[in-house]
Amino acid sequence: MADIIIENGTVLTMDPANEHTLKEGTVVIEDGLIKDISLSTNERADTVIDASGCVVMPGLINTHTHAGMTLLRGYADDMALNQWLEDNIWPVEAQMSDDDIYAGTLLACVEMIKSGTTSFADMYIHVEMVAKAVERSGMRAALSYGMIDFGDSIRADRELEEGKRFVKKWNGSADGRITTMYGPHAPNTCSEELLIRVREQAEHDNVKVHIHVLETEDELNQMKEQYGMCSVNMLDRIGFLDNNILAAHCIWLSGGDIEILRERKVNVSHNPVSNMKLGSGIAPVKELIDKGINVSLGTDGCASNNNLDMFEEMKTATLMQKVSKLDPSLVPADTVLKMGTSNGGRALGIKSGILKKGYNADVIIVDMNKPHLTPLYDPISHIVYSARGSDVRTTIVQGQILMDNYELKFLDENTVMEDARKAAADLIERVDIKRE
Ligand SMILES: C[C@H]1O[C@@H](n2cnc3c(O)ncnc32)[C@H](O)[C@@H]1O
Ligand SMILES: [Zn+2]
Repeated sequence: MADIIIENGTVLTMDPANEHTLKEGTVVIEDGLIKDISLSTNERADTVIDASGCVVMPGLINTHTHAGMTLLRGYADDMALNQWLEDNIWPVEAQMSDDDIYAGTLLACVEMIKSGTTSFADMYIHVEMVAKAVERSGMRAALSYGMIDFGDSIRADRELEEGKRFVKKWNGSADGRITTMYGPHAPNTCSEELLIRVREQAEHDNVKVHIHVLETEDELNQMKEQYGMCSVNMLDRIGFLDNNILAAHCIWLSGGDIEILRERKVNVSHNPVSNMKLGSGIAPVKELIDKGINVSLGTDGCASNNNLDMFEEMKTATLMQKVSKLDPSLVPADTVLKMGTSNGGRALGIKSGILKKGYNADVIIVDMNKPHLTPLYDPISHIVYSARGSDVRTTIVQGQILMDNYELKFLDENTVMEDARKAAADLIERVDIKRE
């Protein structure tokens, strides 16, 4: 007896080895995994979901965010990264408590579950509380503690210890839903020594590394001044780059940098909305994809986006490339859908993002019976160009239904919102008192 059967839906498997679209397909789920994908089944299950008129697809995978930053949604807009971080975000983060991070991360999980994201890669502070919130939410996540030393060796020791403690305690926890990574913040906020130690430690612990790379022209200039070379060259010189690296943003890349990322098989997380909002620039996504580099998608945090809707991210990713080169054929819908699903699974080293026997049962059901999704010629076109996160009807992670027919099963959305509102108000009051 299976746990869940989803029947009568249009199934987008995203499996490169198989047909991408199965009309009126059936997905069988057992013990947290996909047991079968077919046109019909003789299996019986405890729960049978009729997905008529819906698209059944892998849950979306957000490969770069800072979930706790939901508390800072709308707090500081319309400025560039450095001013945004240094004058606005970091002073508030310095006042954040464990409870704030828990409330903010839980709010992020509610937002993600409701908009069809089943896994995310996070880099943040008070990271134990991030893990506790993820554990409670039922989501899957690759979590890292964001380390910064600004060249201070005592601070570097402390930061690395914190990162190590977190990896040791949480890797593989929550029935395997939580994996961990090391999270050195960026090449211009971490010393070369810290980056080298992180790389060695990550290899020792067999975990991946999540880092911001060449997000701004300021970073490029700073690195050239400090090291006489750009971030990618510096990271390559110290032997940092390989296929266990998840590099977020990667906007200010030269042709040579792209070649290095290809050679080293680095995974790139593209964050188009945040990149536009902070005025950081346009990443060379077409060039990266043409080189065969694994490019996935991330929202970045809620203070630079200002939401966690991966449907919006997919649409923005393709539109941004088209307009930047005045070529509408660039990064077509099926490519961007892979970026939001299977490429994300590959980047995080998890068997998610594809509906295939033996893969994690991380599945979403998107309701196509909506005016803005009518008529329906091509489900992939609608998922990328017309659908929104709010069209997701059902979200399943590791075979557990987290949202059924638009209703969250394990979290009370109103309580989560109220807790977040209160945490945000108290936090900003503390910040204001400190500033006076
Ligand atoms: C983990 C730290 O990273 C900070 N952060 C959030 N968004 C960005 C971004 O786009 N670039 C660089 N750093 C970012 C976050 O506030 C934490 O301090
Ligand atoms: Zn970021």
